[in-house]
Amino acid sequence: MTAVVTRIPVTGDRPYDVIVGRGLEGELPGLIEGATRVAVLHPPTLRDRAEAVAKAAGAATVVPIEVPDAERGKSIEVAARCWDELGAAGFTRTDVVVGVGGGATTDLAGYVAAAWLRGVRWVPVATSVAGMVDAAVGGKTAVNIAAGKNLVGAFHPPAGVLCDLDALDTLPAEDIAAGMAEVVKGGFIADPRILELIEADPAAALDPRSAVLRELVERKIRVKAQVVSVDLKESGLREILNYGHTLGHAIERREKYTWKHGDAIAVGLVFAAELGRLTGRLDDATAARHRAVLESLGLPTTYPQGAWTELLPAMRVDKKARAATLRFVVLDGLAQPGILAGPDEELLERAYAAVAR
Ligand SMILES: NC(=O)c1ccc[n+]([C@@H]2O[C@H](COP(=O)([O-])OP(=O)(O)OC[C@H]3O[C@@H](n4cnc5c(N)ncnc54)[C@H](O)[C@@H]3O)[C@@H](O)[C@H]2O)c1
Ligand SMILES: O=C(O)C(=O)C[C@@H](O)[C@H](O)[C@H](O)COP(=O)(O)O
Ligand SMILES: [Zn+2]
Repeated sequence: MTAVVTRIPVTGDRPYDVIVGRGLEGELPGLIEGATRVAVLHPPTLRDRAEAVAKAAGAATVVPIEVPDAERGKSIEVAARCWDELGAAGFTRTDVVVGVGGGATTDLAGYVAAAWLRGVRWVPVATSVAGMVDAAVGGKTAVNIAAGKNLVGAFHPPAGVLCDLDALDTLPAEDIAAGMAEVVKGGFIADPRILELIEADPAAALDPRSAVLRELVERKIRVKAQVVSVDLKESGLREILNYGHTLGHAIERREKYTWKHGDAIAVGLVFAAELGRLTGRLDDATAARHRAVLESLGLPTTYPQGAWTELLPAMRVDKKARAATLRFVVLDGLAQPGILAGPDEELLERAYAAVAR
């Protein structure tokens, strides 16, 4: 039986496909066509897979670059080391950067490619749920700095995205769950069928070999692809993809990036739902549904009460803020995202009570 390959198009000035399937190595040569050198960035956890990817690429010269795992790799120092390695290899504008790993590694690889010679081609080979359904799609690339999460980066669309579901066989269960937070986000902002599928069978949603997980992955990719196709640079619509992220990023920073991104976003989603509810925009049942769906996947929905005074200032570096005005994505109903601009601090603290423990 022929394995099914799904191609989800991202349109706009620099169109590409997000390719979902199993055993996708054969897709790589087409994506790196014309390159003499291919740099393969990967964390230690994905060394074997990166070697297989490098071999399948078939480039004359492969430059393997091992980077620190997870958020430790998303730093300007690590990016600078990668640029040194590209320089030593004589990397030119026809060469390609490939990032093999989860969202942290592909965010780094994309940023390395975006800045090298002011922009060379790159291909994310996403190996985590969060990477496949979100990070590798849409061209947002970044590193973290002391002031906050993803504060230095670029919009730099890839040449194509590979989502080989076989990779998920080795992904730890807690990372599958964390990635599902971004899938749940997609359910609330645009595709409620996602929520129904998870509610019907949360165990199947977390099983990397299930048809349910594949459908969830593809549905969430379609949500993101449709948004970034019309608003690559987040001048409006793309902000909806940041649902739950204003508080989520503040938690990640406060935890010094030891929390998984998706875990922090799960708490942020419950907070954002409560903001919608308290402002009379979202009904009680839909707000409560956030906590129920996330908890059915084993995701956290609470954070310490005493952290609030640190989280509020941390939220001020959110990229959606304008001057002193904080802006939050909230829901006016299921799949009806909108913006709440300039809520007062008392309202924010009341919403935080919904997640405080
Ligand atoms: N650019 C964007 O639009 C965007 C969107 C969503 C998330 N992100 C970013 O992505 C990151 C979160 O993504 P993530 O959860 O994939 O994080 P991650 O890259 O840190 O991966 C999580 C862990 O899973 C491991 N891993 C990944 N794939 C594996 C596999 N197949 N087998 C075994 N282990 C594997 C990694 O080594 C790591 O330890 C955050 O930095 C977040 O800011 C970016
Ligand atoms: O693609 C987007 O746009 C998103 O907001 C997706 C988020 O899931 C992702 O975590 C993104 O990196 C956050 O972007 P930021 O601009 O808030 O750093
Ligand atoms: Zn995210």
